[in-house]
Amino acid sequence: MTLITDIRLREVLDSRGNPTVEADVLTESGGFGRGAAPSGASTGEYEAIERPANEAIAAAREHAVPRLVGEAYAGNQREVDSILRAADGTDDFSEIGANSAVAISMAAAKAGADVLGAPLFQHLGGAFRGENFPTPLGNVVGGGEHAADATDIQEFLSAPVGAPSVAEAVFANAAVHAEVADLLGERGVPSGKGDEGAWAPSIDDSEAFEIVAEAVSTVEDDVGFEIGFGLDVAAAEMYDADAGVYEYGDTTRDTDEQIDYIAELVRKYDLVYVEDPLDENDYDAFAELTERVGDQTLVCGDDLFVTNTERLSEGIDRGAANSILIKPNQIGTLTDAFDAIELATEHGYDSVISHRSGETEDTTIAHLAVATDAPFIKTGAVGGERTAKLNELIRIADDAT
Ligand SMILES: O=C(O)[C@@H](CO)OP(=O)(O)O
Ligand SMILES: [Mg+2]
Repeated sequence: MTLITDIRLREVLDSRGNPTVEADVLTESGGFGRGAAPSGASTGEYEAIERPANEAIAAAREHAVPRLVGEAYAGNQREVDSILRAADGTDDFSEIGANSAVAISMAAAKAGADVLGAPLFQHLGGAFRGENFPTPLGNVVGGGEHAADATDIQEFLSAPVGAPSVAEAVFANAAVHAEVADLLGERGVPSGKGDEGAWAPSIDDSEAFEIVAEAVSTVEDDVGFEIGFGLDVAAAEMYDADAGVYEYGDTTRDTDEQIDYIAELVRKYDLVYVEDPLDENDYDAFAELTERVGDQTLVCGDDLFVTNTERLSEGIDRGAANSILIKPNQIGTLTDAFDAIELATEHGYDSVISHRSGETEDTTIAHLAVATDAPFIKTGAVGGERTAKLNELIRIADDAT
């Protein structure tokens, strides 16, 4: 029933206005699935390769589509994804592009779900899936590679860990985002938004900490449940490997100073989540920080692990981080993303499912987070391509209960 009978690939717009790959998968019994690849700006050095959309589409049409159509079953995700890997023939999807691979992989999953008449989270997670829903991490202030002339730290995140429901958590993040705007207004600080919809004011990190801490605590009082504070430092983007220092607008920190600085931030702001606080090549520094603060906060590897089981294994062996960011397009297929989540879970690492800064209205990651019982999902606070996932989470929770 789920035999793939056609795959159509096209260029569509992403949220930055760039072309990205969209795939439609059709099956013998009329099943249909559509997936679109997201795109990163602060990409990790070890990510699978995104090719320009037109080249990725041409290469996938030549190498992957003929091996899938009439041959593979959309209901068998491992088969589809292993054919994608074989068709590509490289370790990093540099032939067909991780953007073509992930779009086809997600579209096949949706076509498989469609044939079964099941929602995607049910198809991916199965009957024994847990009953939890992820806490959304909402980007409310940001800079780094996502906005010019804004904070050095890439993302200041609202984390409504005490929310009684997904919907209340989603609305709490939007309320923190709105409260930040009020506080910026009171201070007379004008602000546009960065790529993910977070406010991107021209202020230094210490002022951003003050404002977000105040916004979180105001909204916490309003809603009556706990809202934590988190960060994506995206430290690899500020690390100067030759000089061995992290470059902030107003200062530099060597690795020991960076570890002390982050540990102090965790203490001072009671941070519940710290992503990429150190360079993507420095497992040792990650291990040292995890040793110091890992019992108080999630130390999450994004550029460090790039959703890659080999890099995660290395981190597990060395005690680097205690959680992993999962971005299907970093590795190329849903199967690879699932394998990374499974390995993480086996070793007590929490998985945080994530969007990219360049996004589309695709909602696969909302289903992936529910299917895998992930404790967190990072997918922005406001903005159409972000609310697509957040609203889908609300719908899933509504349908599932
Ligand atoms: O660093 C990150 O975690 C992501 C998403 O927030 O950014 P980008 O997609 O630009 O890599
Ligand atoms: Mg990151």
